[in-house]
Amino acid sequence: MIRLLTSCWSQLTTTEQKRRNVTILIIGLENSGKTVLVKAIQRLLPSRIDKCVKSKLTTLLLDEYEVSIYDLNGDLKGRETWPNYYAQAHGLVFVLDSSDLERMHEAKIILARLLSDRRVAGKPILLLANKQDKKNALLPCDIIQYLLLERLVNEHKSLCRVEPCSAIKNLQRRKHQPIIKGLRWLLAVIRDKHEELYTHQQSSTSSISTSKHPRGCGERCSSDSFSTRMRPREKRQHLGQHLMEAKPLKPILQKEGLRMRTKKNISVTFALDESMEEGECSRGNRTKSTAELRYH
Ligand SMILES: Nc1nc2c(ncn2[C@@H]2O[C@H](COP(=O)(O)OP(=O)(O)OP(=O)(O)O)[C@@H](O)[C@H]2O)c(=O)[nH]1
Ligand SMILES: [Mg+2]
Repeated sequence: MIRLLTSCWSQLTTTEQKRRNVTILIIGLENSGKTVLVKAIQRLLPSRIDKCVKSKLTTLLLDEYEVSIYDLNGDLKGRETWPNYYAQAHGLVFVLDSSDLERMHEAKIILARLLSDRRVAGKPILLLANKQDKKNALLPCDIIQYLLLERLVNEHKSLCRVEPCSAIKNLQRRKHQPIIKGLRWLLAVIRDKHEELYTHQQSSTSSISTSKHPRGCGERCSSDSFSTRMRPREKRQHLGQHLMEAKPLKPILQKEGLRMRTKKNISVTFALDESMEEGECSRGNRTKSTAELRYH
C-alpha cells in the first residue's frame, strides 16, 4: 500500500514538474468576443479564475501546459493598459469580429500597432476570426488580404495562424474545437521557440524599464516561466540571431491542394516557405510537410 502511494505521489510530482507555464494575452477590439471566448475555453478545459486581478486572469490546463490567459478589454481605456502585459506574454490571441466590416480598418490599425511593438514582435499570434456563425462574416482568406497579414507577420517576424471560429455559448461543443486547435498550435510554437522568445522577452523587459506588470501576477509569471529551462548565454544569443534572420513567412492552408481563392472556411497558418505562384496559398503535397519540417 505504502509502495502504491509512493508511486502515485512520484507520478503526480513528475507531471507537475513537466508542466510548462505559459502566459497568453487575449486582445482585440471591444465587442469582438474575447470574454465569451474565454468562457467557452473555461467550459472546455479545467481552469480557475484569479479573483485578485478583477477576473482578467484565467489559468487553465491544456496538455502539458499551465496557461495563464489575460482577457484584456478592447475599448479605448482598456487598450491603454495592453502594453503593461506585453513583456510577460509568450504569445497572443487576437480576436476579430469577422462580421464587423465597418471596424475592419480599425482592427487592421490596432493589429499593426500591436505587432510593431518591440515587446510583441517575434512572438507567435493566433488570429481568431470570430463570429463565423454570422452570415456576413469574412472568411480567413479575405481577412488575410484585408489586414495585409502576410506583410505584417513578415515585417515583425511573428508566426501566425488564422482560425475561423464562433465563440457563442449556444453552439455545440464540437464547434469550439477550432479554438482549442488554435490554442494547441500557439502552445506548440511557444514550446518550440521558447528559448528565442525568452531571449526576446529578456531584452525587451530590460530595455523598457517603465513597463508595469499587472499587480500580483507579474512576478509569479516570470519566475514560473521558461526561464528555469534556459540554456547558456552563448546559445541564447545564437538563437536570438537566428530569430532575426528568419526567412519570409507564407500563408499555407491546412488542407492539401487547396488554394486561397477557393474561399474555404478553414484555418491558415503562416509558415517559413519558399516563393509561391501568384495568388496561390499552398502547393499540394508540399504544404503540410513544409510546415512540420520548419517548425519541429
Ligand atoms: N453571433 C456571435 N456573437 C458573438 C460571438 N462571440 C461573441 N459574441 C457576442 O459579441 C458580444 C461581445 O462579446 P464580448 O465577449 O463581451 O466582447 P469582448 O471582446 O470581451 O468586449 P470587451 O470586453 O468590451 O473588449 C456579445 O454580445 C456576445 O454574445 C460569436 O461567435 N457569434
Ligand atoms: Mg470582455
